[in-house]
Amino acid sequence: INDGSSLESLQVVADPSLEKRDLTFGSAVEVQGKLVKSPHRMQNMELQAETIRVVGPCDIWSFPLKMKERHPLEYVRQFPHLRCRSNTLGALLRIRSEATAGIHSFFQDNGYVHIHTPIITSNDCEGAGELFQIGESAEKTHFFSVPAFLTVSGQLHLEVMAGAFTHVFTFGPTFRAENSQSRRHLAEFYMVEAELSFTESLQDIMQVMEDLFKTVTSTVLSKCPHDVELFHKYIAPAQKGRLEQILKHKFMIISYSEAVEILKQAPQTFTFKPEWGCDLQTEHEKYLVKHCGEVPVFVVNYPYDLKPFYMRDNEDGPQHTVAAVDLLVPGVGELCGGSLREERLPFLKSRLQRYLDLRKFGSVPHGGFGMGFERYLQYILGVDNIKDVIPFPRFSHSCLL
Ligand SMILES: NC(=O)C[C@H](N)C(=O)O
Repeated sequence: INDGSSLESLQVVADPSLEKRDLTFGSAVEVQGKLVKSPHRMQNMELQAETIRVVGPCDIWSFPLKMKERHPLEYVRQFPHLRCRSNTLGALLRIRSEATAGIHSFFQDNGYVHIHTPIITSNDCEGAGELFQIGESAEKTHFFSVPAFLTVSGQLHLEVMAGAFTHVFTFGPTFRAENSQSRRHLAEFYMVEAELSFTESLQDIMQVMEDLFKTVTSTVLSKCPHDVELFHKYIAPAQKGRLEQILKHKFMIISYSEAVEILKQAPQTFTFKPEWGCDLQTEHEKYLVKHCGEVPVFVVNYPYDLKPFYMRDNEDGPQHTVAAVDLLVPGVGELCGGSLREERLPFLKSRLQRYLDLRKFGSVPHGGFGMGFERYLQYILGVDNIKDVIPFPRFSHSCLL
């Protein structure tokens, strides 16, 4: 029997007289008996049954999970209502739960205030036009009197709060209508976001990203060793022992301009030719991570024209950049994105009125970042498809259950 608390099952030993006809694999049972030391090498304890009750029988002929079988992730994905009972998803969801607690502890222990940023909003923080509008009928639009959307980022609300509480964070669902079938995107994903007042250097933001990653990963490794081992044994053998190494070393930092030079000198050709001013594509990110030795790498100072309005102008030239940073990791690409925010009023004229107000009323230098939680899990566990690290994946043309 297994109650979902760990990968291990508890062996029940029963007299044949207790056997029930409907006691099949997958059934819900209640067993009473004595917990005794097991004579078998593979287990510590076993339960000597005195009574067995089949609470909910399971029709094994139509039950899609088979006993002692390692089902491929693509196979169990077809059963969003049952896959949490498979070993892999079970392990994943326990790790996800520990990682969630680890993220909250990391920030709370470091003096951050947790803010519930809204899910319904009237802003498009990233300005990328990937919003899901809610109440698309005219009648529903009147509900808020303005067009309303599912949030793409809690950043702007966090910036408001950073003006009152200095260090703040949020960790909730975010939504992007990216019509992509990629293995790195979901329409609904969880994002950890932090905002730090009185910070004037990107270095401070990167330090928090790195500390967050390392602290949470150490927690997961120590709290869920068997669950993590399952991934590193069966799903991503190359990942075995790598995380421990990564935790010991400082993450690398390169500038966007250096990244473009590295790409230009690459012995391979890319579908998108690397040029200064172009966004880094997945193939570029992959090459950069490989070039750096398959470790996490920060890329800093991106072209001004590529990034959203809120990023701080580096006032450099002729290659004009902003104080932005992306953290790239092997197998996943961009894990975190952040920046110093533009706190100078004249630079923001003609932008959002309330954003301008924040600069008029006691503005301070500040910055922040966001980390995609599913991409984090994908990276540490070596899971190829992001749909396999969230309980109920939502993506274009799919909203099962
Ligand atoms: N809070 C952040 O800096 C994350 C950023 N708004 C993004 O969505 O990429």
